[in-house]
Amino acid sequence: MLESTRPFKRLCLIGCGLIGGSVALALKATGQIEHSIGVDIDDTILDMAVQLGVVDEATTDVQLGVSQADLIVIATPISVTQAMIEKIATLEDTLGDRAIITDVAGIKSTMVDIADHKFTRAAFIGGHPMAGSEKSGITAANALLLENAVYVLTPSSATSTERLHELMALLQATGARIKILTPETHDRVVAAISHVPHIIASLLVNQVEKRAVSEPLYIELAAGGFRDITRIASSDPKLWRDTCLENHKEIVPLLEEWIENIQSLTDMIKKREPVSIESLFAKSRDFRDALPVKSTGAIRAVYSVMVVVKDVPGLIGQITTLLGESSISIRNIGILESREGDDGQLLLQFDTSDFADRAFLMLQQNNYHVIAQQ
Ligand SMILES: NC(=O)C1=CN([C@@H]2O[C@H](COP(=O)(O)OP(=O)(O)OC[C@H]3O[C@@H](n4cnc5c(N)ncnc54)[C@H](O)[C@@H]3O)[C@@H](O)[C@H]2O)C=CC1
Ligand SMILES: O=C(O)C(=O)Cc1ccc(O)cc1
Repeated sequence: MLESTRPFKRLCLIGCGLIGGSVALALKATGQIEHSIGVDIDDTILDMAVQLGVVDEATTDVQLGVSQADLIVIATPISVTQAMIEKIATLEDTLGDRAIITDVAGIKSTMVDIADHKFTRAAFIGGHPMAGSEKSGITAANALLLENAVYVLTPSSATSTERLHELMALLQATGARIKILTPETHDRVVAAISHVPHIIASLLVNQVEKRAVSEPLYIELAAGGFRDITRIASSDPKLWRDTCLENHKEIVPLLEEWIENIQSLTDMIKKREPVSIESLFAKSRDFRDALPVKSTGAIRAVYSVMVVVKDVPGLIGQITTLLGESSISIRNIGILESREGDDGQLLLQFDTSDFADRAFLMLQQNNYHVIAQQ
């Protein structure tokens, strides 16, 4: 763990949404930022950012925002980020001395390429906090989002070790786990473990949607497990449009491999080859079972606890109050259908295993019938 080496007097956050807001809140909580200014195209969002304490002041004017900034975090949509880097390069003389500019985009090669050789006094270091959710916007920002999350930094050959260490120290203080990668390695790996899974999840949902139009039974049976495994298909469509377009070089070969794999499995099924089919599933089970369980990766894990309840509406308030009093944050609450008079089930979902474990114990101690779930 690196010691913080310098105070960042002035943070400029450009793009006050889910990720930008979460990064600003987390940095503020470390006490290393003296003042922050938010920049966004939307005045309503800027008002909210100030009200929620994400930034101290706000403006729609990029030039004003970056003036004298020591740290600039660009957290705009992917399609805007490149132009924003170029714009800031034209304003380099107005930034604070030794300013660091970083972005949070899920694609790194194109961002780092655009920044290459554009800065002299200031330094651009690409970044990608691998912590997000299917939600977006400032209201979903969360000071704890970076805690334990892998945070990739992609310095270029032009990045000095000193600046890199300064940014690493700042981010590590938020609880993020820094991983240094080349932009190319980052884009290659996230294509397989994040981008293609998003595409496949969306295709799975669309396949069911097509059938559900004429047969609502699909909707009824898609609740629960199908809904859980396709959670990421609820993400912002524009984010995933941009991701597909920007990282096409890595995504297209993986999808082509996917088509071959699907064809090969289809053939095995058509030809009724039990040994090959079983061996395919055994191989994926063995690798999947060996993946680390509780550490965070690119796709957020969800930790669930199920509570058996009688009078569902009355109990939701009691349970949320009980957990809230112990600062246990609930991400989602779902009521699993129950017939009148029968016991119902309340599904509580948490962002961390610690919240889920504490909720489990607390509810048990208060005589609720709790069923733990992964
Ligand atoms: N959503 C996620 O889970 C993750 C997203 N990211 C990256 O974070 C970035 C932002 O994504 P989110 O926070 O999810 O989006 P978001 O939609 O929550 O926030 C984006 C913000 O940028 C603002 N904006 C748009 N155009 C702008 C412009 N020209 N100038 C200033 N502000 C502008 C929007 O008004 C909005 O407030 C993307 O680059 C994405 O790749 C990284 C990790 C996870
Ligand atoms: O919802 C999830 O778990 C995600 O996968 C969120 C996510 C979205 C975009 C990224 O660049 C990184 C993470």
